[in-house]
Amino acid sequence: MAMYSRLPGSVALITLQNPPVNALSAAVRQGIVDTVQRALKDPKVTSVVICGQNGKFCGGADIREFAGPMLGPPLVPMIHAIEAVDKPVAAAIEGVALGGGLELALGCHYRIAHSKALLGLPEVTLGLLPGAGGSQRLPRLIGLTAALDLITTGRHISAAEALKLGILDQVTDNNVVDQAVEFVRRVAGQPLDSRRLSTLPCPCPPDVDSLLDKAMVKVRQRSRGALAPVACVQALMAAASLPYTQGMEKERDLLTTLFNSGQARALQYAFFSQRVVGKWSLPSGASWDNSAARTISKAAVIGLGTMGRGIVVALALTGISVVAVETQEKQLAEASQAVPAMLQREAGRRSLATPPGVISFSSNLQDVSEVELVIEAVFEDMSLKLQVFRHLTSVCRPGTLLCSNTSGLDIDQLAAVTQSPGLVVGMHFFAPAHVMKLLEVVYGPRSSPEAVATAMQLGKRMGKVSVAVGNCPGFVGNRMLKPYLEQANFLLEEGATPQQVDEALEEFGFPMGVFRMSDLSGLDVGWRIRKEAGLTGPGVESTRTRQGRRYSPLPDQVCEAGRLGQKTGRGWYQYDGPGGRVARSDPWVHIFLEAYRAEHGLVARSIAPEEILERCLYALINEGFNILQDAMAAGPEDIDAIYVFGYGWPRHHGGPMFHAGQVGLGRILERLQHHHHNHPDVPHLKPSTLLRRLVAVGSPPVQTWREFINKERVHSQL
Ligand SMILES: CCCCCCCCCCCCC[C@H](O)CC(=O)SCCNC(=O)CCNC(=O)[C@H](O)C(C)(C)COP(=O)(O)OP(=O)(O)OC[C@H]1O[C@@H](n2cnc3c(N)ncnc32)[C@H](O)[C@@H]1OP(=O)(O)O
Repeated sequence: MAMYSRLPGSVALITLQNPPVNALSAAVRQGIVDTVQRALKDPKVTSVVICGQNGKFCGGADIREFAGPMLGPPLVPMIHAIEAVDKPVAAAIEGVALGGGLELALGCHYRIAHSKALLGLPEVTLGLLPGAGGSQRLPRLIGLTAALDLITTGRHISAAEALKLGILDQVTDNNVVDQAVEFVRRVAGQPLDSRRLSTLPCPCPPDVDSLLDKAMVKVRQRSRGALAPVACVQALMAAASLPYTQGMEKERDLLTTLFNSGQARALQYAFFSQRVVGKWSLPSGASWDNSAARTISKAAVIGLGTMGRGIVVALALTGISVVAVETQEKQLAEASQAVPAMLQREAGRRSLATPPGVISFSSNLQDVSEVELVIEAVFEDMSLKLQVFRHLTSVCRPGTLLCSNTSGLDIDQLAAVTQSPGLVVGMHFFAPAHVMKLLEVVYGPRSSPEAVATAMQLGKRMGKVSVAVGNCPGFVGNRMLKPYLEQANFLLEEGATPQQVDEALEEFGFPMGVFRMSDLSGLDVGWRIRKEAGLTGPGVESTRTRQGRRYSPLPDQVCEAGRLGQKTGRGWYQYDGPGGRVARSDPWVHIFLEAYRAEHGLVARSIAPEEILERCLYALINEGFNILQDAMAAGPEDIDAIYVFGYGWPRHHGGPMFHAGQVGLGRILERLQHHHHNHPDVPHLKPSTLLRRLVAVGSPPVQTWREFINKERVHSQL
């Protein structure tokens, strides 16, 4: 809705009313059309101000409406009608003016914003383009170069930057509506022609073609396979070369194509998943709205390797005082040099003048006695972690939360050696911990709702997407990674090369294929885990069956050859020396694979990219269904958020579980059955019961699975 009021001095005030962000729903659009008409007809009104209720101008089109038929007045003619009004209209921008919200403001003749407001055209992140004239008006206002940057990245900008770019006419620290009212009173009666952006030419640099070509190359590189960034550049090409009306036709055509693409649905699903996971719930009934979180101001991090250092920086950036403990003197000395530099760099990147938190370094575990929360980030070794937890529980004051950054070890086993098992949770960060957005918060059977709520809230304060997951080997992300890696190795045995596997995955949209990623992370990580699990090492026979199932010793043999990935300059690829970044095909690997196949009597066959994708992705998805079935994740959104924010799953494919729905659950089931039939010794290819149940009830949409699973559980079907 929109409220109309007449202010003294002949100004009409139109207030958008649709909490929480005043999205442009059908009712709001109708309200704007009606109130603008009223202001136009009222002879006593000489100027108009449009603002939003509750300190937010407008968060854009109502994304929830995109799933249904379009009702109510369309946005494009509504904004044209505002631009055509012959009385000055100003947008008074507080909070946010995003997407359709900014497009509405661009249809106004003037824009006044509060200094804390954020502006942007983030449609590209939802698989769309600014489709209410934004792709044509913004470049006419600020020039093609700046518009390309804003529209293809979708980034939010501050009021100060918007003023500099020429989007805003005035920025204020005071009441923005008062300022806008004063502004329009001042300009009432002045000519408006030059304020109608649709009538202006688009300022372009002389090398416009090369600018647009470069922009196209850049967006294609940045998000391989994504349609929206390409369409954004095409819309801006139209703005640069065509009259406004034809540019608008192009905008509409491109938008229609995007709207009907699976990618837009995937990206909009990803937007809502990110919000759904914040509303966490545990099988015990504890949830975000019935569990109180503690506010942490003092924390400690134990272990200052790569992960520990990143965690210290992430906490300090949030304003938390951190005691950073490392018992090895050499490592401590290195960390006390490196961490302040990392902190300074990251604060600069986030435009913070000074990092808010204070860090003190220590080699003494006793120094954590006064903190409210400890994050253990020592080497991934259970006996070492148990030793640290035993020590912590005796040193820390009662009530201190004890968290582990383990990437897959048993949280309950750690909790068992403490005096308060309820205060133990996992906080699984992803490297680099101060940059990566994902945090898995792992609850054990004894973790208290308060401990989970505190870890979830702390993650949010650090700017992370926190996802609550159950305590099982590998938790959610790494548990699903296992069958994915396993299939990649089997494909090499059967005839594929690391490049072929990586290319298929990168073509799908992963920033890095599985072998390039393994080289980056270090091949010794998995090797150590396999040794601990008794799968490889001295005394283990070198067969292709271990512990009753198919096993590929390929990655172990690569490690045994001293090839540990980028850090040794050799892995599945070769690099320009230890620490090198550019992966090149290595003849050694090809000779090694041929010799391996010959030794095991395997005949290499040609493997199509479609099979590579099916084998790797469907095995991973199948494990996702097992995780849902075991209640280790509350819903498909949790798994999808983990994969998008932590594992490079292309956002325009929504996440593995959403992707399964898009491919068709029946198809996934049929292909898993086919591959399991061919490889009966690979249990990960055996279709999960949940997948079978979903197919049996007609493959309902992903948004309904959570409810379905809960019902099935009640009726003991899972
Ligand atoms: C068939 C072919 C037809 C082709 C033609 C079709 C014609 C259609 C014409 C379309 C024209 C295009 C118009 C325009 O160009 C498109 C858009 O505007 S798309 C929307 C762009 N806006 C955004 O991307 C902003 C999204 N929101 C945010 O980034 C954040 O929410 C925020 C505004 C910065 C606020 O952040 P927070 O304060 O942290 O709050 P939350 O994020 O938690 O949000 C609170 C609550 O609000 C819900 N919400 C937020 N924005 C929207 C929205 N735009 N629409 C609907 N709902 C929104 C959010 O989900 C939260 O709700 P909850 O999930 O908690 O219930």
